[in-house]
Amino acid sequence: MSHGWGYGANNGPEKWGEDFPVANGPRQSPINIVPKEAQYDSTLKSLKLKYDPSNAKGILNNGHSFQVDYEDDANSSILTGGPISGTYRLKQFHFHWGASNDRGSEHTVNGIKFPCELHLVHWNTKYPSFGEAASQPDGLAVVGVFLKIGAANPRLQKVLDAFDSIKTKGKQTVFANFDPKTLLPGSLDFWTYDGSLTTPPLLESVSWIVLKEPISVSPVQVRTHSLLTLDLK
Ligand SMILES: Cc1cc(=S)c(O)co1
Ligand SMILES: [Zn+2]
Repeated sequence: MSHGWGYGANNGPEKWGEDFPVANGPRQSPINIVPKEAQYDSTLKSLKLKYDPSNAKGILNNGHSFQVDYEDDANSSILTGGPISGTYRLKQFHFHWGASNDRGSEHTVNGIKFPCELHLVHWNTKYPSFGEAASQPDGLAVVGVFLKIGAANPRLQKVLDAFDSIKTKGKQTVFANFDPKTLLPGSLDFWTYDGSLTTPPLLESVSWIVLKEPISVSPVQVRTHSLLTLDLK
């Protein structure tokens, strides 16, 4: 691939292996989740998420999605419990969308795609930084939340309202005082497996924690991403 990766015919997932050979690795994400084949693991702890809204810094259009970045110089917004040991710090959250409502999520459940999937990215504080952690097999923990079409979700609105200021790739603006916990569903029950980033560089460093319960988003809300110039699948 001469130019950047994307979702087109000549720079899409089928081609990512040319620049990112790990695309053919043993623990690539996303996967199709088949609930009846999942094994219950009684040693898993419940998920603990503690976020400080004042850690929110800014929102960026990175060309593939938006990303809300968090201050991560202290253990103030952290993930513990679940399948991981130790403390992982929130670095950013972002969405994966589709160009239409019949696709967009990275993971599927029984082969079903959702129109959108939220990823909350955390890094293992046993490493000195996100960058260091991202190349370690136990470096990252990403909480995935499916969005399904339904009632309007007021808790999403602050994020969607910021899109006017970040319409083109590279645009960013201040995004302060936001608690991502407000985006989570009522239940924190999850599926978990060891995988990778779902976009290049596809690093195999992610403990995936995919919540079983989706959150809702209205058709109007989910199309708000059309305000952003994004390269969507
Ligand atoms: C760090 C990171 C994680 C995911 S899942 C993504 O899509 C991009 O970057
Ligand atoms: Zn992601």
